[in-house]
Amino acid sequence: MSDHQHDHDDLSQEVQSELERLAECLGQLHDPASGLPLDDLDAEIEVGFVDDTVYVGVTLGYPCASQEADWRKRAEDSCQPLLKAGPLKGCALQFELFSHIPSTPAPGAPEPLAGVKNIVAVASGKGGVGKSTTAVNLALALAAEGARVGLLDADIYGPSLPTMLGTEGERPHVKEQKFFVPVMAHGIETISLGYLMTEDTPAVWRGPMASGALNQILSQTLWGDGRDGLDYLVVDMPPGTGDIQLTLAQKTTLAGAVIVTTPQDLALKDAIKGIEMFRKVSVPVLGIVENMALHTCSNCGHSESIFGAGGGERIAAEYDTHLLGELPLAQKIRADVDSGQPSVISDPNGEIAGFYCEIARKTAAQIWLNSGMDDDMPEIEIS
Ligand SMILES: Nc1ncnc2c1ncn2[C@@H]1O[C@H](COP(=O)(O)OP(=O)(O)OP(=O)(O)O)[C@@H](O)[C@H]1O
Repeated sequence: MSDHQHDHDDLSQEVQSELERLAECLGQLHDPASGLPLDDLDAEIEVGFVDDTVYVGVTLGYPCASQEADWRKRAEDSCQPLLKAGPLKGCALQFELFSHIPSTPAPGAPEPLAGVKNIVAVASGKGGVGKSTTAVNLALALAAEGARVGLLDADIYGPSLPTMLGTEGERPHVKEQKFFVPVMAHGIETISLGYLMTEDTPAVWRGPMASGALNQILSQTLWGDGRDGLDYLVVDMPPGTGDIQLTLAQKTTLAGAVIVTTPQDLALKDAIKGIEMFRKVSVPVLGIVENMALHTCSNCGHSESIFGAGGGERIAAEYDTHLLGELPLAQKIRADVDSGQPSVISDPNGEIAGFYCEIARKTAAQIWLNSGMDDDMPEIEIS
């Protein structure tokens, strides 16, 4: 072996071990959506080196398109000392963020819906707390972060999605005389009983009979048709914790539930009932969204907790779940859904859209964490 070749081998080994140190630094980066370092997550860190450029790819298990610049900055900061001295001195860094969204494993559970990786229920213990508004914006925020998303309006008492999405009067196409093809709205696939009801639909249809229609919709909708399926199907549940809700939670293989509440005492007590209902049927509670938490005066900008503060956080801690986010009581949130242009669409870079996107990332990160729990299980081979 010539001296020159020997030097070269030494250098590449040095580079190799420096790249390993760099990967270790990256592993300590904090993932804001789960609150954990990458090392504690099922994240993938890839490091490559070509022509004095270090290539770094980080793959997370939830959609996070809006966060790429933030991750790049933090990755650069953490790698900087290794690019300033030593064998990688002067090298450039190229960073890319990817997401690979896993399906919820459901051992022993009924068959998940065809074409759907994860089903997320948005529920509330009582009516009128903003469950539908949250479900619509959450679905759109997941899509804005890069996921393929569907939204099912299961609120049989008052399907409000067509109004909130601006799809009133639309009818889903029927394929092969059997399957409903979802109605597209702002880039997501949607199905609502509202699409099947007319002004003449009798009131009785909206109660027990609607629940039969819902079962049919659940089993006969072609989600993700013609593409690669859906990453998430968000289900706007009927309000309350009665039999219909329980059956729905048991019938569908849920990745988890998001509980929407307001800070009023009564709503919080109802939120606890919601948490307990899902736990009873072994559905993970992904967290709580506290809606109408703060009121910001449109004149002076002063913020006040008119319904009391900190309730969502208290319940989250007490019931060992997460506070996914708090939303202000804002006239804009109401006006946007009333006009069929939810805030995530009407003002995608605004503060309110930012709140919903953060809630979406945290919700999806919890689903990812839960799916990783299966890693500890022994692999069972059935032959
Ligand atoms: N953060 C908010 N700020 C202001 N208005 C809101 C907010 N969230 C929801 N609203 C408004 O409150 C009303 C009730 O909201 P929504 O229909 O989403 O509640 P819900 O819990 O789904 O009700 P239901 O039980 O009737 O299905 C709507 O008019 C909506 O626009």
